[in-house]
Amino acid sequence: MADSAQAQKLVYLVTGGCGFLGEHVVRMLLQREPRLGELRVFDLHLGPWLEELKTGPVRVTAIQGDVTQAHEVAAAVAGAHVVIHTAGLVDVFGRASPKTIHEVNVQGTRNVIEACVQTGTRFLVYTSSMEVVGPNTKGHPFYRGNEDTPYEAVHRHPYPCSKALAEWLVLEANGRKVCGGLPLVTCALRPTGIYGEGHQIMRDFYRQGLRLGGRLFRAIPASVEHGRVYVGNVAWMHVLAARELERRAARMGGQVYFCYDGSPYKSYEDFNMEFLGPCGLRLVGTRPLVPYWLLVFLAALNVLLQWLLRPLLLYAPLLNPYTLAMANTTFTVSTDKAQRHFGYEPLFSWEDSRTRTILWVQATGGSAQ
Ligand SMILES: NC(=O)C1=CN([C@@H]2O[C@H](COP(=O)(O)OP(=O)(O)OC[C@H]3O[C@@H](n4cnc5c(N)ncnc54)[C@H](O)[C@@H]3O)[C@@H](O)[C@H]2O)C=CC1
Ligand SMILES: C[C@@H](CO)CCC[C@@H](C)[C@H]1CC[C@H]2[C@@H]3[C@H](O)CC4=CC(=O)CC[C@]4(C)[C@H]3CC[C@]12C
Repeated sequence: MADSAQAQKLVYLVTGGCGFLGEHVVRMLLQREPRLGELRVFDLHLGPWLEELKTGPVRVTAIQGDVTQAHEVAAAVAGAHVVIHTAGLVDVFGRASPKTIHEVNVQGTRNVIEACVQTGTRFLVYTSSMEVVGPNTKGHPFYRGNEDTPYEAVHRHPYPCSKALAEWLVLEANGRKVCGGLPLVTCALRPTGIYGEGHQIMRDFYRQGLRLGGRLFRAIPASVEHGRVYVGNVAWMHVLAARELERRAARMGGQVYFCYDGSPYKSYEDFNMEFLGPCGLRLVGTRPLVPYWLLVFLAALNVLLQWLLRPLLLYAPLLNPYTLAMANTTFTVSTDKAQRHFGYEPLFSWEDSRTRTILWVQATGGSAQ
């Protein structure tokens, strides 16, 4: 990526490129990265939609692979200029074992870093998560916080633990000499709860509402605020960070950035209703309809049932002590660090983000897609 090669075409690798966020990153790169020469999409499960991208002007290479396999990662990274590492096991419901979560999120990230070092790839953008900060096990609110806000980040759950460790590995790797002697430049982006086209949990809530006769029942006080972020803006921030890492290496290298946009702060349920309301659902109750102690009891019961049923089937409902604590703790971000460091501005307004998400829920929410 030297000055003399303004017109040089670059090879990008997106790990997890067929996931919810990954697909948006892939499409955003194709639309908004003029220097893109080849796009490698690496995922455990390749999506059929990749085929349609192969007919465009940029070479799109689909690579079926596993980030826990170092040799597969090294082969995919070799010759890439930039890696956007979004692959991860997102599980807060007890579907996967803590060991598997650690292997994918931590060892997978270690493999990506080592592959960059071995093959001479210099630019690495890592998709971290707000969860590396909190909410913590004590349920302390994080109110309009930024990257420098002091907060007691204490985790026990395997998912945030793995994301925190992986993020640390990525930041620590900044400055390491890669093959050829130049330094690796890394940064980590921390999305809050992402929403938008392809968001499975949103679709699950929609289907649950349809089953309940067009109603959802309030379980969490409206005063508990969450900061959410539109997937298109998260993708855009990745593309911009990847593009600017070389030019602004001294400023951006080793830094973390929350992913933010203009989405309003609301409770998890009220925010979902911004989309599910126009799709015909209603949130019943201005206050939680069941007492909190009952939710705590049901969440604990779900853990017991999950354990008892494990030999027979995978019982992994949305409600467990961890997700209840998440939903019931204020976590909102207010920052302009990405704007200051690399000129990020949200690409999609709140109105656009909302409309796009509503159209997607309407189009696919009731279908098996
Ligand atoms: N969904 C959310 O609200 C948030 C997600 N994140 C992070 O964003 C990233 C993407 O998350 P989502 O798109 O929501 O999840 P997702 O599950 O839709 O996408 C993850 C992708 O990684 C792939 N993957 C999983 N294990 C793999 C392996 N061993 N080797 C290769 N590929 C593998 C999956 O096949 C999937 O396509 C993750 O790193 C997650 O931790 C961060 C903050 C919020
Ligand atoms: C108690 C229920 C009553 O309706 C509501 C349960 C909602 C939960 C399933 C979600 C509440 C908060 C969500 C998490 C949050 O948005 C942050 C996240 C960041 C990530 O990196 C991955 C996803 C998630 C953990 C997200 C998962 C779903 C919730 C716990």
